[in-house]
Amino acid sequence: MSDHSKPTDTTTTEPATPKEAVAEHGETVETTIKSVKITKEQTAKLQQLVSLLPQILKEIDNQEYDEIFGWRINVADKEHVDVGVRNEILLKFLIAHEYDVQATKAKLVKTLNWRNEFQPLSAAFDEVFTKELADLGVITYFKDLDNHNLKVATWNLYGNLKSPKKIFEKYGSGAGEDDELRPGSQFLRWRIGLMEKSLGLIDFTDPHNSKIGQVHDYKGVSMFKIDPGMKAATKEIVTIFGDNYPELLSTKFFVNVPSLMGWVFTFFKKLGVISAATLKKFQVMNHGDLSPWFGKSRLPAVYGGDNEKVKLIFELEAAQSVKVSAYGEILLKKLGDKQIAAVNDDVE
Ligand code: HEM
Repeated sequence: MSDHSKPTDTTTTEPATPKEAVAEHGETVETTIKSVKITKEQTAKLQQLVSLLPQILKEIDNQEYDEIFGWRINVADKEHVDVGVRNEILLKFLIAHEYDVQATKAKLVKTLNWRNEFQPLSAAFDEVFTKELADLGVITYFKDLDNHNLKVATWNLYGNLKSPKKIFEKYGSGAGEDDELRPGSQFLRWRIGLMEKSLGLIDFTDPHNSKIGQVHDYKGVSMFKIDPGMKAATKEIVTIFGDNYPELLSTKFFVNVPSLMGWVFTFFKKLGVISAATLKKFQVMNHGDLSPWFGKSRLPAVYGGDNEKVKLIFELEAAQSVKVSAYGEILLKKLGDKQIAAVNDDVE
């Protein structure tokens, strides 16, 4: 792990030699990868990608913004770079692009630019959302669950929405014009914030906890057509996840899907923004029994469990235990200082 107590330096441009970039404390790319087994060829590709980091960082819009999922993505000799985690994150992008190094390089530039613009860490750790939005999502963390990469899961209780059309109209259409510094709708920012928070609970180097599960509970949902606002908002979210959160999903469960609403699944498939690899991770069911995956003892009865101490999934909420990473905090502070400076400029 990196030494978070050292002061940050903000210069990111000087190139490191490929050798420096791949070996720190005697570790090579190969020895740093713990989450999955990779072949010699794949290791070589990762090595190439690591050696391209100085170039990637030169190409991004803001050279001070070199963070992904709270971890500094920079060369090994920079402060706060955890080489092991950094390589695992780079590997996820590489796998998503079938080990095409140039395609991955281009994608990393895009993701770093998106993060610099969207500020997902601010959505997760600084911004406060209405109860209406907060009531739609839960993060669970079952420390002792070693199967299926489901220790961490986000639960979206979209069935709780009284009027989906309304929430997408209210929060889901267009950018947040009220606050130029925060792009995207409140719904989108809340959803991305939930995702980022959940990533704070995974360990990128742990084969059993380097991905998250996701549950969409559609209990009580009834809908005959998808209104344009909802279509636009869901398409946007699905695209953002596909582009910027690669290899992070273990399984996505769609539970309590009313039998008459199977057509919605077809609708999402036809949107054309969900990759074949992601589709394979989907489990659609017309009931809510998740005990085969999570185990009965962990779940409330509504999800097929026998944990009598818990009635609602909200009672298992683990979000409060997620803290922003040390490097994320440094970047958030910089963002806050910039915002204060911008406000001061406006006042003057
Ligand atoms: C009121 C009804 C519904 C609402 C409000 C709703 C909401 C959403 C939202 C906001 C997303 C964006 C992705 C995310 O948040 O993770 C999404 C994705 C999705 N929903 Fe629904 N949904 C509804 C009904 C359904 C039904 C009945 C199905 C049928 C299985 C369904 C299947 C899907 C699929 C397949 C995705 C794509 C997931 C992904 O790519 O990760 N939805 N939905």
